Amino acid sequence: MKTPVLWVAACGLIDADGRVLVTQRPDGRDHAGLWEFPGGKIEPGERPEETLVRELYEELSVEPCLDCLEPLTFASHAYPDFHLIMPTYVCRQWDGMVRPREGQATKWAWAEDIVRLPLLPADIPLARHLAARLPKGRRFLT
Ligand SMILES: Nc1nc2c([nH]c(=O)n2[C@H]2C[C@H](O)[C@@H](COP(=O)(O)OP(=O)(O)OP(=O)(O)O)O2)c(=O)[nH]1
Repeated sequence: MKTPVLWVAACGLIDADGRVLVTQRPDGRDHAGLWEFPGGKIEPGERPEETLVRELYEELSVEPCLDCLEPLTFASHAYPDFHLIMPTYVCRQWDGMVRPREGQATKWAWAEDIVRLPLLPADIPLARHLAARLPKGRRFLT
């Protein structure tokens, strides 16, 4: 039997210092304890950008405008039960303050740090890709 394909959208929110927001999957969900980028499943009829506007508000209370979502790359990863395709964006402008609404831990991570976190397997190449876009060594300047 073929493995189903799961479409998910994810986003690296990048702050003014050049750090990216990562969130930790809470207890009770698959991959609990691992870190990921905010986002979620693309619902039928939804564009990935619309998914992100919906999910970022539901998860974190922030509202990116559609035009602020810049496509970065995508993940294509075989999990045991499904194949994940995950268009991934970056966003540097949004309305509201990050307030986690689902009990998840969050962290603003420097480029050097995101690649060292225990990430969801599909996110490991994404983190490298994203880190290449962030300023290096900034944490040593402050
Ligand atoms: N949101 C998100 N999901 C990811 C990432 N990397 C990765 O492998 N996934 C996987 C984990 C899940 O199996 C799936 C997305 O599920 P989800 O649980 O975040 O989606 P959702 O918010 O729509 O979930 P649900 O509660 O409605 O089931 O994609 C990532 O960086 N962000």
